[in-house]
Amino acid sequence: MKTQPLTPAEIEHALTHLSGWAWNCDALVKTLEFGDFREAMGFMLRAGFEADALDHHPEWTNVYNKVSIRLATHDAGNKVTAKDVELAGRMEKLRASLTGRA
Ligand SMILES: C[C@H](O)[C@H](O)[C@H]1CNC2=NC(N)=NC(=O)C2=N1
Repeated sequence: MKTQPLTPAEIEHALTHLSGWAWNCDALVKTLEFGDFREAMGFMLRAGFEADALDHHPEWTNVYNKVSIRLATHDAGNKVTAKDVELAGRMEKLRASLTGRA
C-alpha cells in the first residue's frame, strides 16, 4: 500500500466515499456521535482492534457520546496516505453497523 502522501486530487476523490469526513490539509478528520458513552466505547474498542491490525493508529479523543478522530501518517510527515483512507473506511463501516445509520 502506498505510504507516501496522497495528492490533493487523490484525497478529494477519497472523500467522496467517506461521508462526513473532512481534510484539514494535514489529516482526515471527523467527529462521530453515538447514542451514549457505552456505544462510543464499543466503537473505540472495535476500531482500535482494526487500527492495530493495520498497524496504523488514530489520534482520537472521547467526550461522553462523541469520538473526534484525526488520521494522518507519522511515517509520511504527518500527511494523509492510503492507510488513512483505508482506516477511515473501516471506521465508517463500523459506525454504520453500530448505529444503524448510513
Ligand atoms: C513501527 C510501526 O509500524 C509504525 O510506528 C506505525 C504504527 N502506527 C502508525 N500510525 C500512524 N497513524 N502513522 C504511522 O506512521 C504509524 N506507524
